[in-house]
Amino acid sequence: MSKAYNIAVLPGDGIGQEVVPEAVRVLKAIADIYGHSFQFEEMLVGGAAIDAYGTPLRDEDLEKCKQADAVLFGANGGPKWDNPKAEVRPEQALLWLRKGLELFANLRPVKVTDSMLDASPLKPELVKGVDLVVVRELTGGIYFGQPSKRWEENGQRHAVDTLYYSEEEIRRVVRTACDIAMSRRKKVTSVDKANVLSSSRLWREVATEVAQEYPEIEMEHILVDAMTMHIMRAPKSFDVIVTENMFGDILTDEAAMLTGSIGLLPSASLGARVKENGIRPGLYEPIHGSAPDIAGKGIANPTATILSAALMLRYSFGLENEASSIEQAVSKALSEGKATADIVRDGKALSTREMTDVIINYIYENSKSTTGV
Ligand SMILES: NC(=O)C1=CN([C@@H]2O[C@H](COP(=O)(O)OP(=O)(O)OC[C@H]3O[C@@H](n4cnc5c(N)ncnc54)[C@H](O)[C@@H]3O)[C@@H](O)[C@H]2O)C=CC1
Ligand SMILES: CC(C)CC(=O)C(=O)O
Ligand SMILES: [Mg+2]
Repeated sequence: MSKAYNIAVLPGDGIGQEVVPEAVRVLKAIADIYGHSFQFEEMLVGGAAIDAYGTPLRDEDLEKCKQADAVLFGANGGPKWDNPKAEVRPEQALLWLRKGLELFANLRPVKVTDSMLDASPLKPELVKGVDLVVVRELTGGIYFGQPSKRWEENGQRHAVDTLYYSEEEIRRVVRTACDIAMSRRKKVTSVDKANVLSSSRLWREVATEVAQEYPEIEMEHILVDAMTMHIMRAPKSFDVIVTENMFGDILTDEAAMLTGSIGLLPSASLGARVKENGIRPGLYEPIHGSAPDIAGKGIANPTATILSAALMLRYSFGLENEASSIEQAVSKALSEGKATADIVRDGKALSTREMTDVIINYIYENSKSTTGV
């Protein structure tokens, strides 16, 4: 029997407000086809919440997200709130959510299907078949370390951020990466800056210890500066990449270019909690930001957010067939040249809504031919 699922919906700012409603439409189609009940509760976060409430995330909304079975998030930020001295910033909403929900592992799969080969600016033979997952530590590192502040002294402006990790924070995320690798090609690349940073030397030491718990796994260590090169030079040589918060943030925007657009990369953020009903709550979001340069035009690529909804079905709800049906529909749309402006090569660029319509149509078509529902 189908369960009911409570999904907190947080579009946020800029194109977040355009792509999240499209992913919700896809989830409604899935509910219709498979007979699930998805209850959506929408909340303001980021700049929209600063404007409405004076804070990027209200305590009561964080509490609702904690109670939800999953959170679907768009993006935060934009020029309107870009004041270097501001005490509240839209992006804090996302940091508070990740920390508050204890979601320490951010999974960013990068899979180049044949249907994406036209979109990638790289040579097809280089990217064809790329299938890697970046496991980014999400609740520690330089985005959270204290002190993080600015001050003035002797007529000079100063600022400091702190890169701190405990061994347990490193151990749990490296274990997550190894667990994922066990069901894949059993290779883990740990990325750090151990030639300079103490926190990275601890990272490498703990990662090496964790690898000993997984004798079947081959673990390699690569310095982050060289990694930016290797990921473009030989992307197919990677299976699971595990790294600290900021390195993972940067490497995955770079890795987006293997597929051709940042508008194609989804993410799932998970922690250790599993609810009594078997649901593993998570936060699902595209890896991109609020894209102020295209916001309000109806041209943003909704695919990353739609694929994030698929990850929600897979990781939080265990609905594998439903997740796959979304992924297959996306793949079919791309292979038939259906594309938004960021990836279109020949032919007409579809709007955000038109792209979603195509994906939804393929989901319905596929359900008739494969499941008979
Ligand atoms: N998760 C989040 O909420 C994030 C928020 N941000 C915030 O977003 C704002 C803009 O940051 P940027 O550095 O410009 O990064 P961005 O990811 O928003 O945009 C980078 C470039 O990619 C394009 N792009 C992004 N998503 C796209 C999509 N779905 N379809 C088509 N093109 C897309 C944009 O038009 C832009 O040219 C800033 O305020 C930043 O702090 C940035 C990254 C993550
Ligand atoms: C806090 C976010 C704005 C950081 C980011 O760029 C991301 O998580 O991808
Ligand atoms: Mg980022």
